[in-house]
Amino acid sequence: MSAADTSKPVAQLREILSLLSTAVEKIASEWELHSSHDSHHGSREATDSSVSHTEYDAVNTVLAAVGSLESLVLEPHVHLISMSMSYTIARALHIAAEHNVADLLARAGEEGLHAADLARSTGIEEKKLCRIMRSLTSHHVFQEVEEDCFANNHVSGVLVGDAPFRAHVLTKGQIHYTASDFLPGVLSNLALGQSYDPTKTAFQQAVGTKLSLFDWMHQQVPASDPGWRPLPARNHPVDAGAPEPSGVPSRTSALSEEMVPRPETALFNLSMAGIGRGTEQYYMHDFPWKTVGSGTVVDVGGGIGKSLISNFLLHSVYPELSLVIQDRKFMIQQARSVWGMKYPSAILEGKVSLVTHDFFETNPVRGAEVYWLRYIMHDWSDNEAIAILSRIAESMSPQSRVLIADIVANTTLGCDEIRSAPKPLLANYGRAMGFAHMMDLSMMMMVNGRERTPAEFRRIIGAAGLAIVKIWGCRGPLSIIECRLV
Ligand SMILES: C[S@@+](CC[C@H](N)C(=O)[O-])C[C@H]1O[C@@H](n2cnc3c(N)ncnc32)[C@H](O)[C@@H]1O
Repeated sequence: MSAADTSKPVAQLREILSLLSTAVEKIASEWELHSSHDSHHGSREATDSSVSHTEYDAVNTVLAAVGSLESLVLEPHVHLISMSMSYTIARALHIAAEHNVADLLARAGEEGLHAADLARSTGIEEKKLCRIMRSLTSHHVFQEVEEDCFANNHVSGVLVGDAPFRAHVLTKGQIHYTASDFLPGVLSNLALGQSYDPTKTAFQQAVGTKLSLFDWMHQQVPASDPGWRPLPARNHPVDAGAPEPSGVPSRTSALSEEMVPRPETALFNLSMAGIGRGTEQYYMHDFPWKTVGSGTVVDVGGGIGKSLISNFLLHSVYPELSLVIQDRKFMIQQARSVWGMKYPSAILEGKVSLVTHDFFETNPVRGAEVYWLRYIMHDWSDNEAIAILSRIAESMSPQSRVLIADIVANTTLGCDEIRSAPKPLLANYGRAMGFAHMMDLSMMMMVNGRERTPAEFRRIIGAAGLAIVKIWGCRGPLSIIECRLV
């Protein structure tokens, strides 16, 4: 339909509705199947494949169809105005998470809490809080059980008592959110906009530092440091003469005070444990881990090792595997205290080792069965990503595999390696790709990293002397790219 074409695409509307209705029927059948199975065998376990491949595909079709329908039926100005203001909803969610509203409501039970009670607990003025809550309720987060009285629903309920998941919501509402304010200025600045250097992003502008995100996170600060607070937004990016990094200790404070990791780093680590909620279990089922046998899995840049790795151990799905978690010095120090407190036997029995390692150096573990990289490649531009893979390749044996767990992006026209959505949906399932695009832009703002298409992965993997064996599509936003030495 050209811009001047006023005829309505009736046939397209009906085609999409038909795809939607078929997908919804598939989901309903899967749910019926599960509920009869559950009544015979008890409720499904977290590690079980509770969402089947059929249901997962159908959900993507529903999202793609709903997005297409919205674009067809909404008047275009209304569509764009709504998009341009959607940041307000992200902000409302952030406020609710910051004040732990879901936990407050959980304590009140099904009857919920009146806005006046919520206002007393959160310190936010009652009528304003009520508007924040209602905006979220209209987006199906929380429910209004009586006028001005709110309770959790099946969506907000997942925030209850889950500190890692709440941390994930909070990190997105803090530095990431503020960095997005600086992106327009960075992109139109000739020097910064053309750069893929991790020290030349909107993040530096937002925080007032010359350091890359990860160097900043690895800084030690005085114990009294209250953490980052937003700087006033500037219209023009700061150039090479940037202000002194905030939060960097002065010589006097460094001499007199205990130095600790940044408060933001602890929140970031917690959030990395929460980011995979709801989908992480599928990375255990959708790759044939049994073929790894009793080998060693090296979690390269594993943070504090609370992701897939802890699932392996806690649920004992593959108890015969042993794990080496590698990261930079201060991350490993934090990992030691977490594992020492929560899973001391895993360390004592040698099932898990925590090792300081810079992944721009040759990997010290030679010939491991698996080198696992979750959310690592997307943090880096191509040159750095190739360097990281090359340093691993130097230590691999012919049996070793690199498993890259990252988003595999797709264009709206599709590509050979990824199954396209049925027409007239966008080939990449449109709205179902929403998370991938949000992550991609977030990486642009924070680290000059990127999400990659299969062709883009092939290029960097090939340049590191590796070849893709298979891209394992998983029931979640990440795929597992299996690579071996060429
Ligand atoms: C996005 S996090 C991913 C953490 C973990 N893989 C996960 O999925 O939860 C990126 C990790 O890379 C680590 N990292 C950054 N630069 C590094 C380097 N040069 N050597 C080793 N690790 C590094 C960070 O400390 C951080 O833990």
